[in-house]
Amino acid sequence: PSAKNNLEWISKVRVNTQAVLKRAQQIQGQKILKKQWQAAWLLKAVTCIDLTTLAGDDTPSNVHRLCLKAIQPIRYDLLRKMDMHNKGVSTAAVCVYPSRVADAVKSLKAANSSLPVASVATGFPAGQTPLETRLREVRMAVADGATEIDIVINRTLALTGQWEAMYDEIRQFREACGDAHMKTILAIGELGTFTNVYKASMVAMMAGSDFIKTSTGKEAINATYPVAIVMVRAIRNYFLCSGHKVGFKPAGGIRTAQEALVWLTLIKEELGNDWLCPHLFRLGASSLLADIERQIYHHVTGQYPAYHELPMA
Ligand SMILES: O=C[C@H](O)COP(=O)(O)O
Repeated sequence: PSAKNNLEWISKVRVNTQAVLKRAQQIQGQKILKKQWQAAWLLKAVTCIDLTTLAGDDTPSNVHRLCLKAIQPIRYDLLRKMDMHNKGVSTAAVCVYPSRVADAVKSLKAANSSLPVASVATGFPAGQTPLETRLREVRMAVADGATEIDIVINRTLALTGQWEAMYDEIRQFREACGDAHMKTILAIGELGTFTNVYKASMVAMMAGSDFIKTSTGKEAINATYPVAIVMVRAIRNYFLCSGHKVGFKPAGGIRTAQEALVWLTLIKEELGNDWLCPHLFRLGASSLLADIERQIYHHVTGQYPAYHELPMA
């Protein structure tokens, strides 16, 4: 399915909850890689992070620090010991509120970095502002230099089964994004059922999303493995029907290196190696990098670092 007149089948979709839960458990139960293989996967995870700050007290200076951390996410001497110091290891992007886009763009430019700035938009996190306001927000973030826009879907439309109206809104956001990549946040913690998650995933992809993203990080339930199974199966089916590869971004509450490894395993097993790159996979997280850097420090030195030994940990 690729167009709006194909939306009718959406109402007939059903997801097998037991099968989803079982598959999620299987993936979590898998053996995790050790030693240098683990370190290599952790570095891969770093390159897929959208390093995020989405707080009311964000300022130009903490956004500046975030940008510097995104450019050099792992201490230089640690990368050197792994012979990775000249491989350009950085996070995938920085992610901020629309009002902080200009700060991030300025900091990255001053540091001579071409890292993309992602902005949340469309009345993030609730999406409960007028459509015109939400569209203007997208345009303003793009005008300020954001090249990736993380929109939120209208949960009211999803919960009342108005899939066509939701499709129309997302199409308008797509247009407002212009050349910027669009990641569509489903806020799965507010969608009620796996079936709604699958439907919302499909509608978001049909309306032109480059990525589908689980959560804002502000709902009570954020990125969970069962929901991810539903979303990545939708991505797989959409690819089989349309030939388009849509990316996946789990976000919200992802804090440990161990979790990052499970996410990579899930992507590798469900979507294959093609998806294991920043172009098709992102981890949205504000406090994951600290633990990954800590585990890499342990891999390199055999010891865990004191708090002050890792900047901005
Ligand atoms: O998009 C990213 C999420 O908002 C980050 O959520 P987090 O603060 O729980 O890592």
